[in-house]
Amino acid sequence: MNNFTFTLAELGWRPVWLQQLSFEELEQCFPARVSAVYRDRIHVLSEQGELDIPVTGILDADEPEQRATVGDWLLLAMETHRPVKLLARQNLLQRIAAGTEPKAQLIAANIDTLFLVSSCNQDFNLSRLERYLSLAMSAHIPAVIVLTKADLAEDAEGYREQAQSIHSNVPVVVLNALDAKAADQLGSWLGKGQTIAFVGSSGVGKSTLTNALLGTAAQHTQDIREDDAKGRHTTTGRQMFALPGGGWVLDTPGMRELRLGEDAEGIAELFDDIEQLMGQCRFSNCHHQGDKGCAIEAAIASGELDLRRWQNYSKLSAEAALASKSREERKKAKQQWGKEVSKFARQHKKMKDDWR
Ligand SMILES: Nc1nc2c(ncn2[C@@H]2O[C@H](COP(=O)(O)OP(=O)(O)OP(=O)(O)O)[C@@H](O)[C@H]2O)c(=O)[nH]1
Ligand SMILES: [Zn+2]
Repeated sequence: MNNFTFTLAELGWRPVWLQQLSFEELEQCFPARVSAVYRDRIHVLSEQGELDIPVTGILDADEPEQRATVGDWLLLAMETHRPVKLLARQNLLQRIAAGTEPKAQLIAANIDTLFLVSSCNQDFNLSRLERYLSLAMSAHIPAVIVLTKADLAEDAEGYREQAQSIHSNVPVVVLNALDAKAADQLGSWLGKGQTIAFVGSSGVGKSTLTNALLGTAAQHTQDIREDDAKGRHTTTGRQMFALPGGGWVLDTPGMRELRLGEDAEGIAELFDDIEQLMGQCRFSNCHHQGDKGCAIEAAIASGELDLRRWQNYSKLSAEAALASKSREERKKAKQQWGKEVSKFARQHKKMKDDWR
């Protein structure tokens, strides 16, 4: 592969990261941005060029959150290129992978704009867009709603208005992803050093849009491959691609499998009007189901609160409560297991001591 060098500004370096470095670190190390993560190595871009680094040392941390993911900033030792520090992230997308022992899987870090993609057809669903938006808010990532397939819709404006009703401050862009002008419509979020990512259901046009943004740079994406155990080429890595205008798009397999809306923080922010209304119910333990003096039911009856929105809020918060409960249970189970292990170790030591 070609060995490109990048300036820190091109890579999206910001003062928040500079503030995390000591004088010694500034002298003896250099920052590098993680552009791809493979099973046993990561790929980074830096002022010193592109480097492949084995996943050992700090990169092999026990806690998944301490490991590097695409978009992360690492500090590497000038001489040895050994990773010294993972810089605190601006934001992080992760998901809890199912399995016998569920654990966090990092998807991408340090995203400047998350494009929430839906299309102007039967995929369009306000409740799903609200899910995406609450996810972005929970992760502290600025979001933009993108509605594709405007060319196929009779009333694309109508879709725009509906999407805009979700939140007045979230930009909505309606476009045809197959049109060469699509990239221009997203131009203001793609400037030098800006990092973006797409989420949305299958078939809404994420790949089409990514290709439209990459333009002729698309070939570059074919370069990043690794040999799997049997020597075949696979493209399973988590990757960051350079856009012709100086921005970066993060495209990782996990991006497409994001489980949404399990974080209460974003839900509270997106539906803060509903949470305020709930505070006005006469009884603090109101079930909002025929209870006397229920502010929610009154607001629905008067048309002030949309029934669909209330139902979606209830569903998302119930899911978030369930997710946090199972997280707590997992944590407890892990602590219990830790206790068993140390008890066993103590008994084992005692046995050994007794034998001496
Ligand atoms: N007419 C029209 N077709 C589009 C538009 N955007 C996407 N398509 C078509 O829709 C189909 C699906 O688009 P993709 O880009 O593969 O969708 P995706 O979101 O990447 O789907 P996954 O890879 O399954 O997540 C393709 O045949 C595209 O050509 C659009 O704005 N207008
Ligand atoms: Zn109530």
